[in-house]
Amino acid sequence: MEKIAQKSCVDFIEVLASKSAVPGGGGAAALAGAIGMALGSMVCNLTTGKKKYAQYEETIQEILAKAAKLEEELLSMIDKDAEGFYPLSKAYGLPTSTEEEKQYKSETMEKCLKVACEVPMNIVRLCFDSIKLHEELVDKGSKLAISDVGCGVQCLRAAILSGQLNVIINVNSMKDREYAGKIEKECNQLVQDGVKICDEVYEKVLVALG
Ligand SMILES: Nc1nc2c(c(=O)[nH]1)N[C@@H](CN(C=O)c1ccc(C(=O)N[C@@H](CCC(=O)O)C(=O)O)cc1)CN2
Repeated sequence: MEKIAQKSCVDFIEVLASKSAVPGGGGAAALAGAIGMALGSMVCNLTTGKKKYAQYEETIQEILAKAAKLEEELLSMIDKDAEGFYPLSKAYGLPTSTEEEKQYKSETMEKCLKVACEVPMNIVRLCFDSIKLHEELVDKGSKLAISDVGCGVQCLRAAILSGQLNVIINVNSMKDREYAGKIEKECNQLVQDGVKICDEVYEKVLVALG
């Protein structure tokens, strides 16, 4: 079967807009994150080989190598999220007319909620790592492309917050509150720190643009 990530932009938007539950917000978060990191890579490529930035060449190459992995992983999250969320999307529609049906739905939902949380949690982690690379890039990347560093962090800001929303909606329905609490704690910390860095990088970009 064709991977969602292999679709053209036009086809992806069409399926995202359709009534199909997947791809959903999780897939959109993964794509936004990959776009954000790709903008960071573009800045690295525009900096590479430039005399003015020779002192940062080694660092830029390191950022570029890490960025390539993050882009690949974020793109892979589009299809992984569809696989992880599809069973939950169907579980929402299970009948609840009898006590047996209620019990079955509740147990199925609990299992599906845990699976559906894994990918958005990974999206949040990957976005955080991508944001950290932009933090370095804003000072060391080509000033000609500084606006792209800003565009990159804004895409990643949207992606990390969207990943968090998908974690929150799933953990809110979990019965296992200890499990839910652990995930929420890690997620909220990464988002708080990540968004702070995004805003600082964005401010630096605005100052540089004058
Ligand atoms: N890992 C992810 N988790 C969640 C995502 C996501 O994209 N990735 N999206 C949300 C959205 N959501 C509930 O909050 C949700 C969206 C769509 C459906 C749905 O269409 N389900 C069924 C029909 C259910 C019914 O008959 O009542 C369908 O696929 O046809 C359900 C939930 C949640 N978490």
